[in-house]
Amino acid sequence: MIVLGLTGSIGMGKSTTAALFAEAGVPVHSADAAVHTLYAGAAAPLIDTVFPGTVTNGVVDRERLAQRVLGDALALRRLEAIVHPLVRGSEQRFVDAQEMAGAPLAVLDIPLLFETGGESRCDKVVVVSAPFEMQRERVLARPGMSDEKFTAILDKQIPDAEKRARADFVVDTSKGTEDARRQVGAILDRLGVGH
Ligand SMILES: CC(C)(COP(=O)(O)OP(=O)(O)OC[C@H]1O[C@@H](n2cnc3c(N)ncnc32)[C@H](O)[C@@H]1O)[C@@H](O)C(=O)NCCC(=O)NCCS
Ligand SMILES: Nc1ncnc2c1ncn2[C@@H]1O[C@H](COP(=O)(O)OP(=O)(O)OP(=O)(O)O)[C@@H](O)[C@H]1O
Repeated sequence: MIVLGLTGSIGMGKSTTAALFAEAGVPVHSADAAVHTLYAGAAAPLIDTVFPGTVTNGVVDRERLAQRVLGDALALRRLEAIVHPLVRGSEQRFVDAQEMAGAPLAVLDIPLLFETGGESRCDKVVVVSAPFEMQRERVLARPGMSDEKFTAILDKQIPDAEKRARADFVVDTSKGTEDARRQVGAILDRLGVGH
């Protein structure tokens, strides 16, 4: 089985591209989705202990947690030390299950793939990318997002140009969904996986 990593900086189009792989019949594991599940379950009591006041009714309040950790490098590291091993467990169970099922290809959507050395767990890596101004516009259009929060998050990420340089494949998400769908199809062809 080929394990294909999918990454890219904030707002570059990971989730959208992951959905295109899923649409083509490829099993996809999303680290972000795993975090959402964990924040309503196993991770919540741990986070409540380390960051009191960030959990309401057993569910992590992401806005409060973001206020607590973005801009405080030590706090973010402590949060990552809780969350990342749990996400890795979820990812490993997914890979094992796909292997058992005989899938020829599985996609791991990992926002911080290069930042956390995730490429060692992938055979090939796809980076999603778009021009900076488009990235900025997309991110600032989200509710609750500010220029300050965008900059704080970008500061924690490897620059887009470096990610592209380290990629096996780049998907350009600046020209619409149909164009991205065609690029995903071309990657599947290159990997020799029918779709
Ligand atoms: C800081 C939190 C609460 C903000 O939540 P919020 O819902 O506002 O944003 P969301 O999770 O959708 O993240 C938006 C984008 O920020 C970036 N980002 C998230 N966490 C990190 C991080 N630890 N370092 C760098 N960038 C990050 C990613 O590009 C992500 O796609 C949340 O991102 C979080 O809990 N992060 C720590 C867990 C983590 O590292 N997740 C990354 C994927 S495993
Ligand atoms: N190929 C595309 N064509 C047009 N718009 C796109 C394309 N890909 C993504 N977008 C738009 O860009 C925005 C961000 O996309 P998406 O949520 O997939 O990014 P992301 O990388 O998963 O973001 P984050 O890292 O913040 O979770 C969305 O509004 C989406 O509609």
